[in-house]
Amino acid sequence: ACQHRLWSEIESVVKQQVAWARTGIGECGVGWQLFAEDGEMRMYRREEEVDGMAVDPLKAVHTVPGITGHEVCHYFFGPQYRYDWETTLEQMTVLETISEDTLVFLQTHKRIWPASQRDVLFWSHMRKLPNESDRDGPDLWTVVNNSTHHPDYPPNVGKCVRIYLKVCLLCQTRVDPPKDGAPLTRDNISCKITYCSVVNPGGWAPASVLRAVYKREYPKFLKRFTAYVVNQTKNKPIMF
Ligand SMILES: CCCCCc1ccc(-c2ccc(S(=O)(=O)CCO)cc2)cc1/C=C\c1ccccn1
Repeated sequence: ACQHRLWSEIESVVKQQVAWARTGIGECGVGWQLFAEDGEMRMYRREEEVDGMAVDPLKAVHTVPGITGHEVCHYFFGPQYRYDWETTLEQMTVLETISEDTLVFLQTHKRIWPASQRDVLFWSHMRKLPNESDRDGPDLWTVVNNSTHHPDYPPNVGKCVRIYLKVCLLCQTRVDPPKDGAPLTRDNISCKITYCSVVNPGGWAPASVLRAVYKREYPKFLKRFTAYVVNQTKNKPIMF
């Protein structure tokens, strides 16, 4: 897949998105506001408008015990799981399987009154990253979703308004080995998750409606998705 038409774009977008996800909220610049908090989860956004449309970048950090970064990315990337955790999903199609770690999706999301229904077409790439800060620590894992084009599915032809997004899920596993040298269990692991997204709603949607949707849906999504991964993995061997 190294010669695939998207390969160079994927390389540059993955590097850019991972660097952004690694930037602590304190160094992200001014204007970031904490808008949701739940246990270990902290969600920040910055109010930004493009052509009068709200395209507020979002950054969430969360720490979840008992799962690994590989497991989180596996369930986020896999199309076979998406209907289980993505509550606003109405229709999902894999348009292209570029490689085992790179897919092209077309998704329609449930209409959110009073805005018109949205769809989104994006490539999704999953990758293991070397742990630069701790050589013998567990690797990082990431999934990057980035809007793209497909000749058979031009935007805004049917009833849906095409949205444009860039999403990065960056996961860092933490292992606290048991004192007595006992075998590792899920009690000794946790995952630090950073979720970044920028969504351009495409056609016009009232900023107040968009901001209300994001404020309600994003915390729900991250809580539901991470609970899903905990539930799916609890009786399975740890996937590092
Ligand atoms: C007027 C409403 C406009 C917004 C509609 C909308 C746009 C985009 C998206 C969306 C959000 C996350 C992704 S992903 O992280 O790549 C995972 C794969 O599905 C892809 C799409 C959703 C939704 C609709 C609701 C909504 C908004 C946040 C969070 C959750 N739901």
